[in-house]
Amino acid sequence: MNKIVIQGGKRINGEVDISGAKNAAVAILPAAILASEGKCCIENVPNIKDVNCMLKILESLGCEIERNESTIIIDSTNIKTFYANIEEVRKMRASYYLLGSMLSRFKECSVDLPGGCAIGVRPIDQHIKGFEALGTEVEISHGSLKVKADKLQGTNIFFDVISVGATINVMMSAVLAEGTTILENVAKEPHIVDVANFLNAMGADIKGAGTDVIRIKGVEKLHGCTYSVIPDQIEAGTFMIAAAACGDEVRIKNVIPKHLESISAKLIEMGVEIIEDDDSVIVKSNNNLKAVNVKTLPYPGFPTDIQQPMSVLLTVAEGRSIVNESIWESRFRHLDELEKMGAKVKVEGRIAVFDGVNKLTGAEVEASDLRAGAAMVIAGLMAEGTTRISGLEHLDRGYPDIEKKLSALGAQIKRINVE
Ligand SMILES: CC(=O)N[C@H]1[C@@H](OP(=O)(O)OP(=O)(O)OC[C@H]2O[C@@H](n3ccc(=O)[nH]c3=O)[C@H](O)[C@@H]2O)O[C@H](CO)[C@@H](O)[C@@H]1O
Ligand SMILES: C=C(OP(=O)(O)O)C(=O)O
Repeated sequence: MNKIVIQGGKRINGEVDISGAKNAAVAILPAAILASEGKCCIENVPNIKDVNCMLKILESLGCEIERNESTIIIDSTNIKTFYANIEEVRKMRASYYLLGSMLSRFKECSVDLPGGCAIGVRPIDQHIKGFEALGTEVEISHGSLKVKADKLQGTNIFFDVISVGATINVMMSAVLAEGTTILENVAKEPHIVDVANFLNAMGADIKGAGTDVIRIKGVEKLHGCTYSVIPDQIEAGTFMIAAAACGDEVRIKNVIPKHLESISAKLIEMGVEIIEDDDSVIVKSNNNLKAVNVKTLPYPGFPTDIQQPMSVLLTVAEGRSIVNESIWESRFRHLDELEKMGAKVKVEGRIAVFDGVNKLTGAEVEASDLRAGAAMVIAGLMAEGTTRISGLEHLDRGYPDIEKKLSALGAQIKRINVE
């Protein structure tokens, strides 16, 4: 088993480069299945476990893949099976995107039900509602979801809840449908726009991504293209919070500052100075953090995926802070671990109340999910003494080279193997 060991209390300074976005890359890679001719050359793909899983799944379907650092070339012309049922499918959330892309291209597929972070019930009824509205028969049996359509017919779909996954999946399944599909009450996250831009670069006709309504005119076929994944909003936010926690001045490079606005605004409210450039943000902390309230919301609101890292800052902010997690019902498992480090927190349902303490102290903690892992790392950086973090299989799903990036900023962090 591997653990991260952090000697806390060191200041971090300097510059860090943000990688491509996990949640965009894990949708764009399966979207490459839609190219019936030509190869997709996808740049700025992060080197994380979820990407490696997705590439294994695509290879198991018959895609030919070349990888050169952060560039991945996918040739989907000779896909040999529509059945995605290797264990990697069940290890990640985004394997559900294989449904939309294979349904779209082949009108048939079977995909094992996805895994992903255990942060609450994660239904996919809105994905299914969208597929059915386009004329698909959907059946769940033996842990797999099978979809089949004679033809896909464009239609109007109003989603009951705002869902990132359903928006992307149904958008993908409609790009080759006959006629026009109008999706209403859709998610507006930056990765929705990124996937739409990728599909348009492949020859799709999608308008309105990033607004509440997406219009998709079906086209006959899609082709390969070259495309670069957007920077990771959540990785960037995580480094901004680490800098606010224990940095003097940190420049976070290769970001889209617009995507970070809700995070920047909250940090400014806490007393942190944020300077925006074209493609970087500088975070300057005066180590005098004020309590704030946070409510997670769909974009452009405060991202749920940043709630756990952010809550670490609240443990030491002066006064009482309240977090309302409105997206997931059990995304507070990291708080038990923070209590071991001296945090004062009370949880009632989706609300967590923090009374700021002077300092955290290092402890033996476990990451229960991906962003809990990021939260533990930030807590370890801030804490007095040594913190040892297990559960790295979660952290590795979404943070490329996290120890290397933090070490370069001056943190004392290393990964060790313990039997
Ligand atoms: C791979 C990926 O991109 N994962 C992200 C994606 O997850 P994911 O796509 O699973 O999250 P959704 O946006 O779909 O879920 C948002 C809310 O809608 C509900 N819901 C969702 C689908 C559905 O069919 N029915 C339904 O009721 C969920 O229970 C949840 O309360 O968006 C989440 C919300 O920003 C993020 O936390 C995840 O990091
Ligand atoms: C919850 C997350 O991921 P997933 O949906 O892939 O489990 C996340 O990225 O924070």
